[in-house]
Amino acid sequence: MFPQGNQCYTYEDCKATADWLLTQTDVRPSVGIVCGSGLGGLAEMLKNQVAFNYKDIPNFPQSTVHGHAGRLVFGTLKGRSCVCMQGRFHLYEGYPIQKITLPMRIFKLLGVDTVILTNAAGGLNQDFKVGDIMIMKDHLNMPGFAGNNPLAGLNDDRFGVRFPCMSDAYDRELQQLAMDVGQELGFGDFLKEGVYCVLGGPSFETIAECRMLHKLGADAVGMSTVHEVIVARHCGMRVFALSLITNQAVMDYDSEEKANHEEVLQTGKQRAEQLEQLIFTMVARMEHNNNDA
Ligand SMILES: O=P(O)(O)O[C@H]1O[C@H](CO)[C@@H](O)[C@H]1O
Ligand SMILES: Nc1nc2[nH]cnc2c(=O)[nH]1
Repeated sequence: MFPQGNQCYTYEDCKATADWLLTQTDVRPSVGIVCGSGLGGLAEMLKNQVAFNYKDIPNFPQSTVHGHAGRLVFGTLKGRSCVCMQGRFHLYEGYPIQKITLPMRIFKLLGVDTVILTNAAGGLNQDFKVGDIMIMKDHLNMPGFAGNNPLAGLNDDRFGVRFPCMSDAYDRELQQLAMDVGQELGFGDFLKEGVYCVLGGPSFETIAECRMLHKLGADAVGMSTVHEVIVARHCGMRVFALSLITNQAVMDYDSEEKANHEEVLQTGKQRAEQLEQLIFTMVARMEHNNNDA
């Protein structure tokens, strides 16, 4: 019933995992949340928690990165049923791209209609500061340019169409809601919007690469999220995503700064409370998604 190793996951495989989870909990989530590096505290906001270690969930990959606990937490947020990934998967961990994104299809089969993703990212936009929260309005999919797209391979129409549109990937109403909520909470000074660029990692960027990405229109750079967004949109879920600017991308040969994961986690700790408050308030105000893509 559950495939081994690096095999691709079929609709039936995803359904088997979703059904297994549904037998273990009474929570029927409509919102799915993915926690970025150092942002796992989001899951602690859930009430009446039922949590599973990834190693105990059939077909689930394991988290291998510091700052990603590796737990799937079900619970309620302001009365709304949610499921939260405390830890995500990245290409550089060596997983095939279909495995990294498998949880999005499981979310869908659990009944999730809205996905909220967070990530830690390097700031390319010179107006951004460390600690800014960037609402993602679009993305640049660099691995996709080289043919590494999570939808490559046979398409199963039960999930979605062969050629899904991505010009509407990031839900505009939810972006507006985030802006409104952010202003109300007094976060206006550090709430920004912009374009996120995904790279494979795990090495951080060179100075020349940062300059190039900035020229191409990216405001922030990271190693995640976009693959999940593509799969979530393919199966008709509404998507909202936030980047926490944890470090400034180094753009200048005179700079002494060096990107490092410790700084990423440290900034996560400093801004976690506001990020959680923003998402918490948004979930409380969200309308249900009725228009599948
Ligand atoms: O995107 P998340 O998972 O937040 O993590 C980001 O932070 C790590 C680098 O410090 C990379 O994994 C990068 O993608
Ligand atoms: N690629 C990349 N990922 C990050 N995650 C957090 N900061 C960074 C960064 O500067 N570059």
